[in-house]
Amino acid sequence: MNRGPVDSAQVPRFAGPATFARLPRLDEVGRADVAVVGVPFDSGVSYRPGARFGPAAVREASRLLRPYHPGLDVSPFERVQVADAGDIAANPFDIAQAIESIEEAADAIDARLVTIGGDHTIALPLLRSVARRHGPVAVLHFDAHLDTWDTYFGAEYTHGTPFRRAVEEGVVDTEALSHVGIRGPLYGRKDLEEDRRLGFGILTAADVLYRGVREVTDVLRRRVGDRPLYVSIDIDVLDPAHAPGTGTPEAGGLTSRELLEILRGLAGCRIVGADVVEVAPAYDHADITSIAASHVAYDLVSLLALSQTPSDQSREMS
Ligand SMILES: N=C(N)NCCCC(=O)O
Ligand SMILES: [Zn+2]
Ligand SMILES: [Zn+2]
Repeated sequence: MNRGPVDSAQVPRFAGPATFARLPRLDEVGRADVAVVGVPFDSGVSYRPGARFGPAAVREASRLLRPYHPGLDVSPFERVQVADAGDIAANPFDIAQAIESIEEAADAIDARLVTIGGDHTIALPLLRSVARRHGPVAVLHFDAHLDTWDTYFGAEYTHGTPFRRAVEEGVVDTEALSHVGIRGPLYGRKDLEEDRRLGFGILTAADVLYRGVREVTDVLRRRVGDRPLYVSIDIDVLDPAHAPGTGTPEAGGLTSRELLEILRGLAGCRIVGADVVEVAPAYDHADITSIAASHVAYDLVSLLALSQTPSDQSREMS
Protein backbone atom coordinates (compact mmCIF):
# COMPACT_ATOMS: atom_id res chain seq x y z
CA MET A 1 0.00 0.00 0.00
CA ASN A 2 1.27 3.42 -0.87
CA ARG A 3 1.46 6.00 1.87
CA GLY A 4 -0.55 9.10 1.00
CA PRO A 5 -0.87 12.58 2.45
CA VAL A 6 -1.73 13.42 6.06
CA ASP A 7 -5.50 12.98 6.47
CA SER A 8 -6.99 16.47 6.63
CA ALA A 9 -10.02 15.08 8.53
CA GLN A 10 -7.60 14.15 11.34
CA VAL A 11 -5.01 16.90 11.24
CA PRO A 12 -6.09 20.32 9.96
CA ARG A 13 -4.40 21.16 6.69
CA PHE A 14 -2.84 24.29 8.13
CA ALA A 15 -1.02 22.35 10.90
CA GLY A 16 2.53 21.10 10.76
CA PRO A 17 5.40 21.73 8.38
CA ALA A 18 4.57 21.77 4.66
CA THR A 19 5.60 18.99 2.34
CA PHE A 20 4.14 18.99 -1.16
CA ALA A 21 0.41 18.11 -0.85
CA ARG A 22 1.17 17.00 2.77
CA LEU A 23 2.79 13.88 1.37
CA PRO A 24 5.36 11.88 3.33
CA ARG A 25 9.00 12.76 2.95
CA LEU A 26 11.06 10.39 0.82
CA ASP A 27 13.16 9.41 3.85
CA GLU A 28 9.94 8.37 5.65
CA VAL A 29 8.84 5.94 2.92
CA GLY A 30 12.24 4.78 1.71
CA ARG A 31 11.29 4.63 -1.97
CA ALA A 32 8.95 6.40 -4.35
CA ASP A 33 7.70 6.11 -7.92
CA VAL A 34 7.32 9.85 -8.20
CA ALA A 35 9.23 12.38 -6.11
CA VAL A 36 8.58 16.08 -5.79
CA VAL A 37 11.85 17.90 -5.22
CA GLY A 38 12.63 21.58 -4.73
CA VAL A 39 15.54 23.49 -6.24
CA PRO A 40 15.79 26.85 -4.46
CA PHE A 41 18.20 28.42 -6.93
CA ASP A 42 17.87 31.76 -8.75
CA SER A 43 21.38 32.89 -9.57
CA GLY A 44 20.71 32.48 -13.31
CA VAL A 45 18.12 35.23 -13.70
CA SER A 46 18.37 38.14 -16.13
CA TYR A 47 15.93 40.43 -14.32
CA ARG A 48 14.08 40.15 -11.00
CA PRO A 49 15.47 37.56 -8.55
CA GLY A 50 13.43 35.65 -5.95
CA ALA A 51 12.64 32.22 -7.42
CA ARG A 52 14.89 30.70 -4.73
CA PHE A 53 11.83 31.04 -2.49
CA GLY A 54 9.59 29.24 -5.00
CA PRO A 55 9.77 25.69 -3.58
CA ALA A 56 8.73 26.78 -0.07
CA ALA A 57 5.85 28.92 -1.38
CA VAL A 58 4.55 26.16 -3.67
CA ARG A 59 4.64 23.64 -0.82
CA GLU A 60 2.71 26.06 1.42
CA ALA A 61 0.13 26.64 -1.32
CA SER A 62 -0.22 22.87 -1.88
CA ARG A 63 -1.78 22.23 1.54
CA LEU A 64 -5.28 22.47 0.08
CA LEU A 65 -4.78 19.90 -2.70
CA ARG A 66 -7.01 16.85 -2.35
CA PRO A 67 -6.20 13.25 -3.18
CA TYR A 68 -8.58 12.63 -6.13
CA HIS A 69 -8.15 14.29 -9.55
CA PRO A 70 -11.57 14.31 -11.21
CA GLY A 71 -10.34 15.71 -14.55
CA LEU A 72 -7.97 12.77 -15.02
CA ASP A 73 -10.03 10.33 -12.92
CA VAL A 74 -7.04 9.28 -10.85
CA SER A 75 -6.03 9.18 -7.19
CA PRO A 76 -2.35 9.70 -7.88
CA PHE A 77 -1.13 9.07 -4.33
CA GLU A 78 -2.98 5.74 -4.15
CA ARG A 79 -1.93 4.61 -7.59
CA VAL A 80 1.79 5.15 -7.03
CA GLN A 81 4.02 6.15 -4.14
CA VAL A 82 4.58 9.89 -4.28
CA ALA A 83 6.93 11.52 -1.79
CA ASP A 84 8.56 14.88 -1.13
CA ALA A 85 12.32 14.55 -1.57
CA GLY A 86 13.07 17.93 0.04
CA ASP A 87 15.33 20.52 -1.56
CA ILE A 88 18.50 20.08 -3.56
CA ALA A 89 21.24 22.27 -2.10
CA ALA A 90 22.63 24.35 -4.97
CA ASN A 91 25.48 26.85 -4.55
CA PRO A 92 24.01 30.36 -5.01
CA PHE A 93 27.46 31.85 -5.75
CA ASP A 94 28.64 29.42 -8.43
CA ILE A 95 26.25 28.54 -11.25
CA ALA A 96 28.46 25.81 -12.75
CA GLN A 97 28.77 24.09 -9.40
CA ALA A 98 25.03 24.47 -8.76
CA ILE A 99 24.25 22.82 -12.11
CA GLU A 100 26.59 19.97 -11.29
CA SER A 101 25.01 19.33 -7.91
CA ILE A 102 21.46 19.49 -9.32
CA GLU A 103 22.42 16.89 -11.92
CA GLU A 104 24.03 14.63 -9.32
CA ALA A 105 21.13 14.96 -6.91
CA ALA A 106 18.58 14.20 -9.66
CA ASP A 107 20.60 11.13 -10.67
CA ALA A 108 20.64 9.95 -7.06
CA ILE A 109 16.84 9.94 -6.63
CA ASP A 110 15.45 6.66 -7.99
CA ALA A 111 12.04 8.03 -9.00
CA ARG A 112 10.52 10.14 -11.71
CA LEU A 113 10.83 13.76 -10.61
CA VAL A 114 8.53 16.73 -10.55
CA THR A 115 10.93 19.54 -9.71
CA ILE A 116 9.87 22.86 -8.26
CA GLY A 117 12.19 25.78 -9.02
CA GLY A 118 14.07 27.82 -8.92
CA ASP A 119 14.80 29.71 -12.10
CA HIS A 120 14.81 28.05 -15.53
CA THR A 121 18.58 27.39 -15.47
CA ILE A 122 17.78 24.20 -13.56
CA ALA A 123 16.08 22.58 -16.56
CA LEU A 124 19.49 21.84 -18.12
CA PRO A 125 20.87 19.54 -15.40
CA LEU A 126 17.42 17.93 -15.06
CA LEU A 127 17.34 17.20 -18.80
CA ARG A 128 20.86 15.76 -18.63
CA SER A 129 19.69 13.47 -15.86
CA VAL A 130 16.59 12.17 -17.69
CA ALA A 131 18.62 11.72 -20.88
CA ARG A 132 21.08 9.55 -18.99
CA ARG A 133 18.19 7.20 -18.12
CA HIS A 134 16.06 7.43 -21.25
CA GLY A 135 18.23 8.83 -24.06
CA PRO A 136 17.42 12.15 -25.75
CA VAL A 137 13.90 13.19 -24.70
CA ALA A 138 11.04 15.05 -26.35
CA VAL A 139 10.41 18.40 -24.67
CA LEU A 140 7.22 20.33 -24.12
CA HIS A 141 8.29 23.73 -22.91
CA PHE A 142 5.57 26.06 -21.61
CA ASP A 143 6.91 29.61 -21.35
CA ALA A 144 6.45 33.21 -22.45
CA HIS A 145 10.13 33.06 -23.45
CA LEU A 146 12.12 30.93 -25.88
CA ASP A 147 14.99 30.29 -23.45
CA THR A 148 17.13 29.30 -26.44
CA TRP A 149 19.28 32.43 -26.33
CA ASP A 150 23.03 31.93 -26.50
CA THR A 151 24.65 33.96 -23.70
CA TYR A 152 23.98 36.85 -21.33
CA PHE A 153 27.02 39.05 -20.56
CA GLY A 154 29.06 36.17 -21.96
CA ALA A 155 27.52 33.65 -19.53
CA GLU A 156 26.34 30.38 -21.07
CA TYR A 157 24.39 28.97 -18.15
CA THR A 158 21.44 31.24 -17.33
CA HIS A 159 17.66 31.02 -17.19
CA GLY A 160 17.42 32.31 -20.75
CA THR A 161 19.69 29.66 -22.29
CA PRO A 162 18.95 26.13 -20.97
CA PHE A 163 17.26 24.79 -24.10
CA ARG A 164 20.03 25.90 -26.47
CA ARG A 165 22.58 24.18 -24.24
CA ALA A 166 20.35 21.07 -24.11
CA VAL A 167 20.26 20.88 -27.93
CA GLU A 168 24.03 21.45 -28.17
CA GLU A 169 24.64 18.68 -25.64
CA GLY A 170 22.35 16.24 -27.46
CA VAL A 171 20.19 15.50 -24.41
CA VAL A 172 16.95 16.34 -26.23
CA ASP A 173 15.33 14.81 -29.33
CA THR A 174 15.34 17.57 -31.94
CA GLU A 175 12.47 15.89 -33.81
CA ALA A 176 10.13 16.59 -30.88
CA LEU A 177 10.73 19.99 -29.29
CA SER A 178 7.86 22.41 -28.74
CA HIS A 179 7.39 25.74 -27.03
CA VAL A 180 3.89 26.71 -25.92
CA GLY A 181 2.72 30.17 -24.84
CA ILE A 182 5.50 32.20 -26.47
CA ARG A 183 4.77 35.92 -26.70
CA GLY A 184 6.20 39.33 -26.12
CA PRO A 185 9.04 41.34 -27.61
CA LEU A 186 12.26 39.63 -28.71
CA TYR A 187 15.77 40.94 -29.32
CA GLY A 188 15.31 40.43 -33.06
CA ARG A 189 13.80 38.19 -35.77
CA LYS A 190 16.92 36.06 -35.59
CA ASP A 191 15.85 34.78 -32.17
CA LEU A 192 13.02 32.94 -33.96
CA GLU A 193 15.24 31.82 -36.84
CA GLU A 194 17.84 30.36 -34.49
CA ASP A 195 15.17 28.74 -32.37
CA ARG A 196 13.73 27.05 -35.47
CA ARG A 197 17.21 25.96 -36.54
CA LEU A 198 17.67 24.29 -33.15
CA GLY A 199 14.56 22.23 -33.91
CA PHE A 200 11.80 23.90 -31.91
CA GLY A 201 8.21 24.30 -33.07
CA ILE A 202 6.23 27.15 -31.55
CA LEU A 203 2.62 27.41 -30.48
CA THR A 204 2.23 31.00 -29.36
CA ALA A 205 -0.15 32.38 -26.73
CA ALA A 206 -2.21 33.66 -29.69
CA ASP A 207 -2.36 30.09 -31.10
CA VAL A 208 -3.88 28.94 -27.81
CA LEU A 209 -6.48 31.70 -28.16
CA TYR A 210 -7.36 31.26 -31.84
CA ARG A 211 -6.83 27.51 -32.36
CA GLY A 212 -7.99 26.53 -28.90
CA VAL A 213 -6.85 24.09 -26.25
CA ARG A 214 -8.03 20.92 -28.07
CA GLU A 215 -6.23 21.63 -31.34
CA VAL A 216 -3.08 22.79 -29.58
CA THR A 217 -3.06 19.60 -27.52
CA ASP A 218 -3.53 17.47 -30.66
CA VAL A 219 -0.58 19.18 -32.37
CA LEU A 220 1.61 18.63 -29.29
CA ARG A 221 0.63 14.98 -28.89
CA ARG A 222 1.36 14.26 -32.55
CA ARG A 223 4.79 15.85 -32.26
CA VAL A 224 5.64 13.90 -29.11
CA GLY A 225 4.29 10.51 -30.22
CA ASP A 226 5.48 7.74 -27.91
CA ARG A 227 8.87 9.28 -27.19
CA PRO A 228 9.99 9.75 -23.59
CA LEU A 229 8.77 13.24 -22.75
CA TYR A 230 10.05 15.95 -20.42
CA VAL A 231 7.60 18.73 -19.55
CA SER A 232 9.09 22.06 -18.44
CA ILE A 233 6.70 24.73 -17.21
CA ASP A 234 7.86 28.28 -16.63
CA ILE A 235 5.02 29.79 -14.61
CA ASP A 236 5.39 32.99 -16.66
CA VAL A 237 3.62 31.13 -19.46
CA LEU A 238 0.55 32.30 -17.53
CA ASP A 239 -0.67 35.85 -17.92
CA PRO A 240 0.58 38.15 -15.13
CA ALA A 241 -3.08 38.27 -13.98
CA HIS A 242 -2.77 34.53 -13.27
CA ALA A 243 0.87 34.53 -12.17
CA PRO A 244 2.18 37.91 -11.07
CA GLY A 245 4.81 36.32 -8.82
CA THR A 246 7.56 35.76 -11.34
CA GLY A 247 10.73 37.51 -12.43
CA THR A 248 10.13 38.29 -16.11
CA PRO A 249 6.37 38.76 -16.59
CA GLU A 250 4.91 39.33 -20.08
CA ALA A 251 1.37 40.51 -20.87
CA GLY A 252 -1.01 38.41 -22.96
CA GLY A 253 -0.44 34.97 -21.50
CA LEU A 254 -2.44 31.81 -20.91
CA THR A 255 -5.03 31.47 -18.20
CA SER A 256 -4.37 28.84 -15.56
CA ARG A 257 -7.48 27.04 -16.88
CA GLU A 258 -5.96 26.83 -20.37
CA LEU A 259 -2.64 25.56 -19.06
CA LEU A 260 -4.24 22.91 -16.84
CA GLU A 261 -6.49 21.74 -19.67
CA ILE A 262 -3.57 21.41 -22.10
CA LEU A 263 -1.72 19.38 -19.46
CA ARG A 264 -4.73 17.10 -18.92
CA GLY A 265 -4.74 16.50 -22.66
CA LEU A 266 -1.31 14.87 -22.28
CA ALA A 267 -2.75 11.85 -20.44
CA GLY A 268 -1.23 8.74 -21.99
CA CYS A 269 2.05 10.41 -23.00
CA ARG A 270 5.24 8.79 -21.72
CA ILE A 271 6.29 11.54 -19.31
CA VAL A 272 9.66 10.83 -17.68
CA GLY A 273 10.12 14.05 -15.73
CA ALA A 274 8.79 17.56 -15.30
CA ASP A 275 9.49 20.89 -13.69
CA VAL A 276 7.60 24.02 -12.62
CA VAL A 277 9.96 26.98 -12.44
CA GLU A 278 10.21 30.75 -11.97
CA VAL A 279 7.76 31.19 -9.07
CA ALA A 280 9.09 34.27 -7.24
CA PRO A 281 6.79 34.78 -4.22
CA ALA A 282 8.00 38.31 -3.37
CA TYR A 283 6.08 39.66 -6.40
CA ASP A 284 3.02 37.52 -5.73
CA HIS A 285 -0.36 38.69 -4.43
CA ALA A 286 -2.71 36.52 -2.38
CA ASP A 287 -0.57 33.48 -3.32
CA ILE A 288 -2.09 33.54 -6.84
CA THR A 289 1.10 32.30 -8.45
CA SER A 290 2.06 29.67 -5.92
CA ILE A 291 -1.50 28.31 -5.90
CA ALA A 292 -1.41 28.05 -9.71
CA ALA A 293 2.01 26.38 -9.55
CA SER A 294 0.85 23.90 -6.90
CA HIS A 295 -2.07 22.86 -9.11
CA VAL A 296 0.22 22.57 -12.12
CA ALA A 297 2.57 20.36 -10.08
CA TYR A 298 -0.40 18.26 -8.90
CA ASP A 299 -1.46 17.73 -12.52
CA LEU A 300 2.09 16.73 -13.44
CA VAL A 301 2.22 14.26 -10.54
CA SER A 302 -1.17 12.88 -11.66
CA LEU A 303 0.04 12.48 -15.25
CA LEU A 304 3.15 10.69 -14.02
CA ALA A 305 1.01 8.42 -11.85
CA LEU A 306 -1.18 7.61 -14.85
CA SER A 307 1.76 6.93 -17.13
CA GLN A 308 3.50 4.50 -14.79
CA THR A 309 5.19 2.17 -17.30
CA PRO A 310 5.44 -1.63 -17.02
CA SER A 311 9.17 -1.42 -16.26
CA ASP A 312 8.44 1.01 -13.44
CA GLN A 313 5.80 -1.40 -12.13
CA SER A 314 8.18 -4.35 -12.15
CA ARG A 315 10.80 -2.35 -10.30
CA GLU A 316 8.12 -1.51 -7.78
CA MET A 317 7.32 -5.21 -7.27
CA SER A 318 10.90 -6.43 -7.09
N1 LIG B 1 12.02 33.49 -17.52
C1 LIG B 1 12.93 32.89 -18.23
N2 LIG B 1 13.21 31.62 -18.08
N3 LIG B 1 13.64 33.53 -19.18
C2 LIG B 1 13.48 34.92 -19.39
C3 LIG B 1 14.57 35.52 -20.23
C4 LIG B 1 14.13 36.93 -20.50
C5 LIG B 1 15.11 37.86 -21.21
O1 LIG B 1 16.00 37.43 -21.93
O2 LIG B 1 14.92 39.04 -21.06
ZN1 LIG C 1 9.79 32.68 -19.06
ZN1 LIG D 1 11.79 30.15 -18.90
